Amino acid sequence: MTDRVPTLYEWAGGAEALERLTEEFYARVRKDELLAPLFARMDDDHPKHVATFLGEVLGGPEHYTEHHGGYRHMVSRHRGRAIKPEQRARWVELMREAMDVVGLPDDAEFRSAFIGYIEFGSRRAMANSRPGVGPTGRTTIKKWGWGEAQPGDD
Ligand code: HEM
Repeated sequence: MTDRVPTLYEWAGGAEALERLTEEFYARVRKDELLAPLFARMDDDHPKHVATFLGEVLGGPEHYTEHHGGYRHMVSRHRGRAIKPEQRARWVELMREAMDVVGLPDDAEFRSAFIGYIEFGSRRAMANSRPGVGPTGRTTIKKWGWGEAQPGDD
């Protein structure tokens, strides 16, 4: 037995759970009138790559950094796309729906932490997508944790 607090990645169910999440999510994105045009040219591996990225953020293996170009590559994929506020909001809405459909843990602690990251990441993606915005100073993927409410807290 260990007293170590599990990572959000472990709590979510690991790589397999995150891949189910992104498959479900991008199936919705492809059918969504606001988002489909932005993702018209994404390739079939896109959901898997985003699952790998999210896994690294949530404390899982650093596979996106090691095998998929890391933070800078992710930022470059948003650059110049001029994501609109309503597109960002829809992205978050579809992500919440997909979490429920695939049955990610729905305890208050996990959901508040994960949604917190989704809000953060989607706002950063929108900011980095503005025309004329260049590379950021950051070079590594930001990690996300439980925040103020850890499992077992009252
Ligand atoms: C937490 C929020 C987000 C995360 C973690 C994220 C993550 C990623 C990653 C990792 C990639 C590159 C995938 C690869 O390596 O192939 C990517 C590409 C992309 N993202 Fe995001 N993203 C976020 C939010 C958004 C939002 C809000 C939008 C638009 C509403 C968006 C639009 C796109 C587009 C259009 C691409 C390129 C797709 C293509 O290859 O054609 N992202 N994102």
